[in-house]
Amino acid sequence: SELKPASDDIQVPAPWKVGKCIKEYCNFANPTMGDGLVLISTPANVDILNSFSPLIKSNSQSPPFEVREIPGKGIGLFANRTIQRGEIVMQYTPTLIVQFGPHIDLPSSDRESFYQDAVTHLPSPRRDAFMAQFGKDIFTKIDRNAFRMFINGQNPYSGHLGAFPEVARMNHDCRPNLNSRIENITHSSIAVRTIAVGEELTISYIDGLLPRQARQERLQDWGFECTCSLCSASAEEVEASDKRIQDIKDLEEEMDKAVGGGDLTTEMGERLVKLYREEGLETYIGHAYTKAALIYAMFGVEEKAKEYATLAADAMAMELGEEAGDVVAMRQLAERPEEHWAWEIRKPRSEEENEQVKKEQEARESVKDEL
Ligand SMILES: C[S@@+](CC[C@H](N)C(=O)[O-])C[C@H]1O[C@@H](n2cnc3c(N)ncnc32)[C@H](O)[C@@H]1O
Repeated sequence: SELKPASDDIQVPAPWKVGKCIKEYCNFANPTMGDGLVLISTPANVDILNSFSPLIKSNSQSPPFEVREIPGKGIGLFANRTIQRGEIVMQYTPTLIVQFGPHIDLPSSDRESFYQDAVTHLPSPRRDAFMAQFGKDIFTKIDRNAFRMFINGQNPYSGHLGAFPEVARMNHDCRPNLNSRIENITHSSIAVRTIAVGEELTISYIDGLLPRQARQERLQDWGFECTCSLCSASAEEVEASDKRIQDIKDLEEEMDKAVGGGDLTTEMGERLVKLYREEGLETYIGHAYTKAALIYAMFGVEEKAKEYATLAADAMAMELGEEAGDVVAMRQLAERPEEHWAWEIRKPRSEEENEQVKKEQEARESVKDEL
């Protein structure tokens, strides 16, 4: 396979332009979409991107952060004012999008010249921003900085990597202060807790609900040893954190079993929320609030079910957006608990009801005896 000009049957609507192609993939450039971007993909995905416009615009004016050098970590972003929980700290459209296929499958020499053609089609400020990313060549710049995104639901052919050069300046932290989400192709970073002036803005590159050793192994794939405050804490602190993570896993397993008919208590939900808080897992706490809300609903404890459902919806909306199914379900539980599937399914019965259930049981047994 070799790089070649696009054949005449590849047509895209203006202002899209087609660059070079290789196999079924081409470079498609659009200087007016977002801040200007290039898509390295198949023509069908150009149509999907077109259906997304107008896009949420990048908010590059007076951001609440500044860029600084950090010894041993390259550059990073730091808050230049207090940032409130739930605030959208930055929002950007991608500069380059590449389908998983060409990034993974093409021979490296063809791939690099294909990528070089792609960046020549970017408006020069975007090209400069892209090239300023860490990494020795274009492949590495994409590999070490881009975000996975699906531009057509979870359809496998829609799996792409999106390069957001401004977002890529953020370092990883195992207990980050920002959550990120991609809607259509716009990337948003949202504060999951209050961030003080001077604090570094961080996201997590991996699943943080893992013990230190497992997190370090995952980050090796990213090519670095993590020096975040949790990973470089004292041995005792790391041990306490690992134990809490194990406790969370054990408790969640116990709760899942108990929901199926075992010993479920509202205290389990409270304990789970407490563990997430103590471990600083703000980015995931929506899941703990959801479990607590459901248990309270099952026992028919209205006030607590509503309170935790609201906390769950607020937390998960930061991660998934207001329209996400889990968020909608928790808003409904908070508003009309009695309509929720979980409502009172585990409510303790009154003496009278217990008496009734016992009588029915005895009646069934006597029928069995007669048979
Ligand atoms: C997406 S970039 C982040 C910005 C980067 N600091 C820069 O100068 O462009 C990822 C790279 O930053 C560094 N990095 C990010 N998080 C780190 C962490 N927690 N500990 C050590 N290095 C980190 C690693 O070199 C990693 O490969």
